[in-house]
Amino acid sequence: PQVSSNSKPMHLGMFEIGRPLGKGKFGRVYLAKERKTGFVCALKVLHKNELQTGRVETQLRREVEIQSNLRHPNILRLFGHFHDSKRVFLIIEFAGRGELYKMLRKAGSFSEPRAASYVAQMASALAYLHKKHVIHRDIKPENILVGSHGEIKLSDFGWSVHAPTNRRTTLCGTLDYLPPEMLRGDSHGEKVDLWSLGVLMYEFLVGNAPFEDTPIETQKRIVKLNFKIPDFVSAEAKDLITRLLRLDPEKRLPLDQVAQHPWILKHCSKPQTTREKQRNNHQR
Ligand SMILES: CC(C)n1nc(-c2ccc(NC(=O)/C=C/C(=O)c3ccc(F)c(C(F)(F)F)c3)cc2)c2c(N)ncnc21
Repeated sequence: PQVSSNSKPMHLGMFEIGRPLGKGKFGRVYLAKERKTGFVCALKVLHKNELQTGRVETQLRREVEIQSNLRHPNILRLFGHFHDSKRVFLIIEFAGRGELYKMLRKAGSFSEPRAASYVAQMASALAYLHKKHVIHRDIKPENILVGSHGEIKLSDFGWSVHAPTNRRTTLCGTLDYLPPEMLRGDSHGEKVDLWSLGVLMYEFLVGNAPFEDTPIETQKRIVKLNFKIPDFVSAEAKDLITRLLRLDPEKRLPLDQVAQHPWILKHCSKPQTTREKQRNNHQR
């Protein structure tokens, strides 16, 4: 479904505004429906006086341009944006089941099959982004939403940049997911997302991040790789986490090998057809 944007400039009157979905970063988000097509989306409203307008316009144009050619089932789409005198409006794909981190807090931690399914979907989304030389750089539960079929949707590309860069993000928010090379301010590439995927997997299974501590302590623990994986985590899961949480970015398990890791295959192998089963049995 395509929001009718390319033809003429969009404006608020084109949308019927529904219930508030909550407060995103910088602004409120509403359920919305495009009147002409009935297309349901999320509408994020940003107040210009809260943004340094000059840069945002260019940033937004660039984001929409980056994202307009990102098509992946696990990547939330930013369809377009428009503005009036006081506000900027973002038209975003609606994620029917909301925020993953709220599910994680409610559940405490996820079962291994559920965590493996999410890690596999993340690996698929990140492989797609890296192929397009986009690094996300802000992988954490707060930036993952859940679609209406339970599939995860990686979001908030407002902060992604083209690889490689050493532009430091404002370290607002949690340090838990920052890889050592970003803490040191070294130049960094796509492998930063591999580190964060390891932190994410740990948090799915354990319920808290591996280096969670006071900000100072967290930084010390990250650069010393000081973390423990509880015994209730299976050996295969432990193996994958330790292959992602490596200080040397080059030693982190590449995404295609993440997708083929025994822990992922054990929980995510799509059901084999009887034909495939017969073939495998004959080969054995
Ligand atoms: C509240 C609830 C939980 N919620 N929130 C969403 C939601 C999902 C994604 C976004 N995305 C963005 O904000 C993206 C921003 C930018 O790429 C950007 C780029 C450059 C800029 F300068 C800027 C700028 F902000 F600086 F302008 C931004 C926003 C809200 C959501 C949803 N889609 N479906 C269901 N529920 C949902």
